[in-house]
Order: sequence, then structure tokens, then C-alpha cells
Amino acid sequence: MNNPKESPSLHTPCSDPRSAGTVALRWQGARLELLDQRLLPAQEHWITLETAAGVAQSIHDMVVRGAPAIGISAAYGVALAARKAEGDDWQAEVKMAIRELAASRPTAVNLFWALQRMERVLEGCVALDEARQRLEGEAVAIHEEDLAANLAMADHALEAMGLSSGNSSPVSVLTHCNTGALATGGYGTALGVIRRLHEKQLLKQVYADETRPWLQGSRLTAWELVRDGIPVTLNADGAAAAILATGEVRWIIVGADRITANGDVANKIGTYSLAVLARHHKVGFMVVAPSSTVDMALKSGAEIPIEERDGKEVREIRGIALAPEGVPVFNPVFDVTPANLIDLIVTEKGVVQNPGTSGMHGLFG
Ligand SMILES: CSC[C@H]1O[C@H](OP(=O)(O)O)[C@H](O)[C@@H]1O
Repeated sequence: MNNPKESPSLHTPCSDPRSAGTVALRWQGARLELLDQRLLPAQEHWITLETAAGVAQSIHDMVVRGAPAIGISAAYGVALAARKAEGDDWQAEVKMAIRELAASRPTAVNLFWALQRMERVLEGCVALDEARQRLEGEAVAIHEEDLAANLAMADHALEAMGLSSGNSSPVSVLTHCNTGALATGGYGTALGVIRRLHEKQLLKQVYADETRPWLQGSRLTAWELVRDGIPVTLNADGAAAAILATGEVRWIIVGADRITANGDVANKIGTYSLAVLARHHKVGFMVVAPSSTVDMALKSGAEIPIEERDGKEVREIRGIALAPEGVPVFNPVFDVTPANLIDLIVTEKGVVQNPGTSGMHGLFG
């Protein structure tokens, strides 16, 4: 990956060949380019943002989504705010932009982790020029660290699965939502593990839940995996139980939006039911997430703010009615899986086995 000091204005994917390919965002110095994920897979349309307000709106509207990608985009939004700030109140202007970005979505702690990191840099800056330089460098660092974390987590996961020796039989897995390059700084979290399994000829098949109502699975995960030539079978969310009943799937591998101190995990709606199914069918349940997703300030998942989005997302698809107009809808877009239903939590800092016993304290103090 380019050294930000040498080419701070053009962020290109990591030089590691394993990270080439799909990206969700591109930093171009004075602007951030986002692949509009609302239009995939039909259209690959990039939008250009030059203000923090534009980035905040893009996060809220899910132009860009996925816990790590949200944090990275928000960090670049702060860098854009510094570029636009002027006059004696420049620091206050940037702090206002941070507040606006923080209000874009409530559940993924990566957003607040990234903004707190940017605010710490801001508070250490005396002059505007210095702030512009240092905030851009910090945003690029957050981006690069996330990509490196994904590559590391893939290694940790295969080792924890007992598959890194290379003499194992290929496995079938099931995944939910999208946790790939489109949700991160590149390569992916759960999908990064799946990419690594494929790279090492250890993957027989991926079942991808379509993931109603926003369809991250059918529109994004299937798109990423087909582009990479990875054997994916798309399934309705309701088919997951029947797939597990066949006995073919060895692991369910998912991402996370927030992991609390006791190991509870907030993730895309439908994750909790998969964890119950996994336990019933004696299938491994693995959560893959960078440490920027861990929130040790929260004791348990009961404290995680769960985003509810417009009922329209359930009643319609692309403006086509799927339900009676105005019918009441319950649309929480995340749920909480209790730690005692999780077998492994994989982070770049290491693996937590059976988080239901000691939570995250072994790795995160
Ligand atoms: C590695 S992405 C983590 C997480 O983010 C997704 O949510 P959304 O698409 O609403 O931003 C989903 O919960 C993924 O598992």
C-alpha cells in the first residue's frame, strides 16, 4: 500500500495481492469517492463527496455501509471538514462536522471509534495547515490498518478452525449480510476468512443469506464472490435452517457492528436466529471483527443502540409494493447474539474462544 506520506492524495489498495479487487471507497485527497451500494449489482456508480455533511448523509442513506467502512468514511469526512474549514473558528467547525458524522447511524461502534481517534488528533493541532495534514494522515492510517486487520483475521480464523495446516478437506460455510470489501477497508472480515479459505483450496461452498430487507447478501455478497470466482449459492434467509439440517455446513461465519465486554454481538438482523440454529445443529458459529468493533465500555448487548430504519425498506423494493400501503412495520436492522451462543470471536489481536465464559477481557483488558 502506498505510504500516505509519499502519496497522501491517492489511496490505492494494499500492495498485498490478496487485497486487490473490489473496494467500497477511494480517497483522492480533496474528495472521497464512494461506490453507491444502493445501486449494486445492477449499476456500479461512484459518487464524489467533498464535504463532511455529504459523507454523513451517504452513511445515513447507506450509500456506504458496513461497520468498518462507515468508520473509515467518517474519518475521511473529518479530513474533508478540515480542508473546508477557515478563519479563527476552524477547530469549532471541524468539531461540528464530527458531531454531524456521529449522528449518521447509531449501532456500529467503528463510527464513534474512528471519530474519537480523529478528534484526539484535532485536539493536538495548533494551526489549520497542521490539522489538515495530520487529519488526512490519520484517516489514511485508519483505512490501511483496517485492511491489514482483515488480512490478519483471515489467518487467525483458519488457525482457529484447524485448517491452516493445508492438509484439511474443504469446508462449506454459511454467511449473512455483507462483510466483504464493500463493508470494510478491503478484503473483508467474515468474507475475508471465506476469501482466504478459497485461496487455500479449503472452501467447498458458501451459502449466502439474501439478508432481507436491504439484501446485502444477494446484492453485495453474491456480487463480490461471483466477481472473485468463489463458489457461492444464494439462499432465502428462511432456507438457512434447511441448509443446516443437511449437515453440509461446518461453520456459520458473520461480522459484527458492536461487541460488548461480555462478548455479546450486535450484527445484522437475523444473526441471532442463525446462532440458535447453529447451536441446535452443532455447527460452529464464528464472529469476525476488528478491534475497532469492540466496545468495552458497554457491559452487555442490552446496552447497544439498535437502529430501526424506515418501514418502507420492508414494504417495498425499488418502489414496488410488497405489502399493503402503510401497513405497520417492525424494522430493526440489527439484533444481539448472546456470547454463550458464539464459539469464536476473531479479531486482529487474536481469537476469543467461547466468549460466553470470560467475555472479551482476556484480549481487551
Ligand atoms: C464488516 S461489516 C459489519 C456489519 O455491518 C453490516 O450492517 P449494514 O449493512 O447495515 O451497515 C452488517 O451488520 C455486517 O455484518
